Parts: sequence; C-alpha cells; structure tokens
Amino acid sequence: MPISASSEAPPLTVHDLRLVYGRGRDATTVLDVPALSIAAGAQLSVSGPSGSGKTSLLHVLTGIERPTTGLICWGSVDLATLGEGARDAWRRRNVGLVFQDFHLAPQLSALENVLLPLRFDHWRLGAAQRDRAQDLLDAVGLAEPKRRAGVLSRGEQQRVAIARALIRDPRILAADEPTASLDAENRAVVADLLLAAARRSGATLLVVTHDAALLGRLGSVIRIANGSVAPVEAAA
Ligand SMILES: Nc1ncnc2c1ncn2[C@@H]1O[C@H](COP(=O)(O)OP(=O)(O)OP(=O)(O)O)[C@@H](O)[C@H]1O
Repeated sequence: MPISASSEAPPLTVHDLRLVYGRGRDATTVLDVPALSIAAGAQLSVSGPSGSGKTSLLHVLTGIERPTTGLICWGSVDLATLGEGARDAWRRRNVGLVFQDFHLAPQLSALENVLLPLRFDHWRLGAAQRDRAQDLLDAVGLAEPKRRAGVLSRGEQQRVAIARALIRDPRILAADEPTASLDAENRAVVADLLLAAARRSGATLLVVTHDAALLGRLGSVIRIANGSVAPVEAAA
C-alpha cells in the first residue's frame, strides 16, 4: 500500500465565508471573505497585523475550523458542508500542517513524531514507512532521529514538524509562522525546506508569516485586515 495518495493539488474557491465567534451581542466576526481564489500549486503568504485573522483563515481553509457560513471548495470538496469526522479525514489525506508551536509529542522520538500521521491508517508501520521518515529527517538536516522531541532545540523541533507535515506527500502544505523565534540561519533553512518541498510535489503552499525574507520568496500574498481579505496579489 502506498504511503500517500498524492496527486495534483486542487484549486481553492471561497465564497461568502464568515467566521463568527460568540452569539447575540457577544458575537464577533473574525473573518468576512466575500471571495477568494487560489490556483492549484500556488505559493502564498498570509500577511496582516496581529489579531487580523491570519491563523483563523488558515484554520478554516484547512478544515481545522468550520466556518459559520460560506463555501470553501478545494476542487469539488466543500469543506463547509463536511462534518467534523469527514473534515478530519479529508485533512489527513490532503493537508500537511506546521503549527506555530509545533504540536510535537515531547516524549516521542523525532522519528516517531514524523511517523505519527501514518498511525491513523496503519497500526503497524513497515520498513518503507520508517525509511521514508528517516529520509525526510535527513532532508531537513536532523542528525539524531532517536532523540526525544522534548529535548530538541526550537530550530530542531521546527525541522521535525516540517518533516512530519511532509510524510503523507500533502497536496496542500500550510504553515503558521514557521520561522518565528528562529535565528536568521534557521529561518533561511526552514524557508528553503518549505519552498523546495512544495515545488517538488506541486503542493499548494500557504504560509502565515511576518518574516520579510520569507514573504519575499512566496509568489503571492493574501493581505488580511480586521478579518477582511483583499484579492490575492503578486508579492512585491
Ligand atoms: N476561539 C475564539 N473565540 C473568540 N475569539 C477568537 C477565538 N480565536 C481567535 N479569536 C479572535 O479572532 C481574532 C483573530 O485571531 P487570529 O489568531 O486568527 O489572528 P492572527 O492574525 O493570527 O494573530 P497573530 O498574528 O497575533 O497570531 C482575534 O481578535 C482573536 O482574539
């Protein structure tokens, strides 16, 4: 059985998306996106001030969060109509996520962390899957795959998180502030890894970032202010 069911990235079409937290007088509209289109395989940043809705946008576009109203179509799949279980299954099949705070299991080794996404489908993992995880850790430059994630530096944890996001050859690669709190050298390494991985596989790459160097390397930018998203524009 293949490790992943990778195929071309689907295009994204969003219509009348709203994400509202709370009810009645406490209701706060966090996202209001009348329309947004992303071409298959595009590499985009999501940019805007703190609290403008960048993480919320990434979460609804990748099915972590369900929008209050609207349509989020990756190809023919409208995430907004899927229940939580179906959304989780779709995300496991299609999305590699690098979270702002990594979300690694600290007691597990780096290698076991990379293998975690495969454990949803395979209770026993074979040599091919372990070799693939090892290859990814080699590619991200992590020298000691058996060390516990909890004792790794932030830069090392970030590399493990990227390797884990890639283990299923995702069609959509999404990263939230992947270079935050890294030094300049590690910021460049992480940017290289993400861009190269997306280019190699043709995945659509969505990166929330304030990092000017990384912003400049992504082809297009989604600007967001107060939950409103401007049409996608070419990066400066
Ligand atoms: N579960 C929640 N309930 C209520 N409000 C929320 C919730 N999650 C986020 N918000 C609010 O939604 C707004 C957007 O938050 P979000 O984290 O998406 O912004 P951001 O642009 O990613 O911010 P930052 O750059 O600081 O990480 C903020 O005002 C935040 O307080």
